[in-house]
Amino acid sequence: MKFSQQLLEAGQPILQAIYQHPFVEGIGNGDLPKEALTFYVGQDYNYLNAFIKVYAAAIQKSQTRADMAIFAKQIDFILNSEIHPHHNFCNVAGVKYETLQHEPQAPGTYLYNEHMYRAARTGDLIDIVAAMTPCPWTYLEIANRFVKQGKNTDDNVFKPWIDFYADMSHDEDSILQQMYDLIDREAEKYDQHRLDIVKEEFLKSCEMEWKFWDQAYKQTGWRFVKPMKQYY
Ligand SMILES: Cc1ncc(CN)c(N)n1
Repeated sequence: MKFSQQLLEAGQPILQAIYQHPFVEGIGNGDLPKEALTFYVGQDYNYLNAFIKVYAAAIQKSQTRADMAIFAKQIDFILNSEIHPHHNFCNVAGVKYETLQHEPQAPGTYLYNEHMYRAARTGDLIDIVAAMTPCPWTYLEIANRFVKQGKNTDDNVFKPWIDFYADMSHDEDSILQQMYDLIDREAEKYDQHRLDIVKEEFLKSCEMEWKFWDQAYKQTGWRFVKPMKQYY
């Protein structure tokens, strides 16, 4: 079995738990508290900023223009397209997007961002891509599942969110396939022990995806620290 497929198989139990999370179920049912939506958007804005920077680090570790182009395309996608699902949540919550772009970083966001930065700082290209793949993978699976279940009806206020992420998979050379191909190509260079470490990095990101929904649903902040507003 290809290494990328081994990763997805290992991540299945976490994906199933994500499907059952009340935040995710709320997207399917078109019903979520305003506080959960605004907390999510504020944190996701911060998370996606980190994601862009880690893609930039992946470009630094790339050895071909073809690899560089994959990451450059994704940076463009986050900057210019992935604002739409944020707008959807903001519209439903009745909040202006601009007011959520400097929120103090919550602990789950800090952990996830630092996990990706660590891969960029100390890892190879495969570590970075493994830490980043659960992001598009889980969202695409969530959205496709909702489409299959017929949840993207006109009366679901989160239809634009579902359609946006489900659409990502229709591209022939979709980002996910490119990431799997890259993982499988790079995996050839390593022994089993090293690949087990990569798998752990992937699974930690899967768990942090679950945690990201959970912290927004519960609006989990720091217990003692009052973190500053973010300006980057
Ligand atoms: C935390 C998180 N994970 C995934 C995605 C989908 N790119 C996102 N926007 N935010």
